[in-house]
Amino acid sequence: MPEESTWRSVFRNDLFKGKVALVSGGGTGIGKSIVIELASLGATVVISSRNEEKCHKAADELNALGFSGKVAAGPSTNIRKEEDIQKLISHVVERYGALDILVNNAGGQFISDSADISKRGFQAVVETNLQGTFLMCREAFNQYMRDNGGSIVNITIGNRNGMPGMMHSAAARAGVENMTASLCVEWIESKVRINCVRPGIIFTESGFENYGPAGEYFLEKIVPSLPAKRLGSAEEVSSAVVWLLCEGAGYVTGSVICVDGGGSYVALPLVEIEDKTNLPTYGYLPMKAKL
Ligand SMILES: CCC/C=C/C(=O)SCCNC(=O)CCNC(=O)[C@H](O)C(C)(C)COP(=O)([O-])OP(=O)([O-])OC[C@H]1O[C@@H](n2cnc3c(N)ncnc32)[C@H](O)[C@@H]1OP(=O)([O-])[O-]
Ligand SMILES: NC(=O)C1=CN([C@@H]2O[C@H](COP(=O)(O)OP(=O)(O)OC[C@H]3O[C@@H](n4cnc5c(N)ncnc54)[C@H](OP(=O)(O)O)[C@@H]3O)[C@@H](O)[C@H]2O)C=CC1
Repeated sequence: MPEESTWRSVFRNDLFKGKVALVSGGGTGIGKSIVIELASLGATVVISSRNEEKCHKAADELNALGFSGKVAAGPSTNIRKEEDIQKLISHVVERYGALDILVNNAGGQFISDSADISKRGFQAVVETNLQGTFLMCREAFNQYMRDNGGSIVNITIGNRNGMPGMMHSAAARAGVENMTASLCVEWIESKVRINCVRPGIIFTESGFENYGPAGEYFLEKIVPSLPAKRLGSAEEVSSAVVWLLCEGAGYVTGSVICVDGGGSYVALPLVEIEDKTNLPTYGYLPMKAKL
């Protein structure tokens, strides 16, 4: 770990010595925190996203902080494009000779009422989050992990109660969690473990910039509804990711860890619902409380 930093992983500092990891969307936010933690624990880490320059900048910054060559930017990759993914995975396997760890962190969506989402808008979000994650898993397996084993973590979002206002993303991420359940069985003979981390609302500058003023609404309206009464940190997510990736989680596959301060168990007010009786009553006895 760089000496300048006051942050330390809770894990043993040679936990991933000699391992090669790929983190999609690793140049910013939660992904960057996962990259820092993996590199601080000895892994060589490749970062990829659509904006290659951003990934190079992040790699240079982290190497200058003390990781000295442990972090590298891969080629520009749009996970909506199958050929980009195939090239990225072969780049990692050819250049570093392995792909032991894959973290599918790249993803995103826009906030919208479902009635206003166009077909292309829906497709864009499903292609990014569900199809993109599937293709990354498939290529990592076919090009390396089938013969050598490995560990995969997919980052999803809170979807237990759906996500009114981000329906497309919650549906796609629920698909990722279900896909993970199938893959954990299909790939166990190859000694591949695959799990999900489902973050609640995590403060990342990059993530909140994406939403503009809606990000402020998140802070004002959602935080008071959260049992923890605060946002999560990127480090709280990366700790969970790293645990799932390590050998101590050797019997854990197909699981979903929620890092959400209990947020899965309350309804998040992403959309406002008018304060009136919204469904007509059916039944013999009137519900007095609602009359
Ligand atoms: C509570 C949980 C908190 C979670 C936090 C995070 O996840 S933080 C992470 C935050 N980070 C991120 O989310 C980053 C990654 N996210 C993204 O890159 C985008 O959200 C994307 C996945 C939609 C791709 O976008 P793209 O522009 O490359 O896609 P494209 O050019 O292929 O367009 C296809 C269709 O999509 C439509 N459309 C696009 N935007 C909007 C909009 N705002 N409004 C309405 N519609 C929109 C667009 O109009 C078009 O449909 P049309 O008009 O032809 O019928
Ligand atoms: N912050 C939060 O509260 C939560 C975040 N999440 C999820 O965690 C992950 C990280 O989010 P966060 O760090 O907050 O936000 P960021 O916006 O920083 O992270 C998203 C990353 O994904 C990359 N990305 C997006 N689309 C693509 C694509 N089509 N191909 C390749 N890379 C892509 C972006 O890079 P580039 O633009 O260069 O492609 C960026 O680095 C996302 O999947 C997000 O949805 C889940 C729950 C809550």
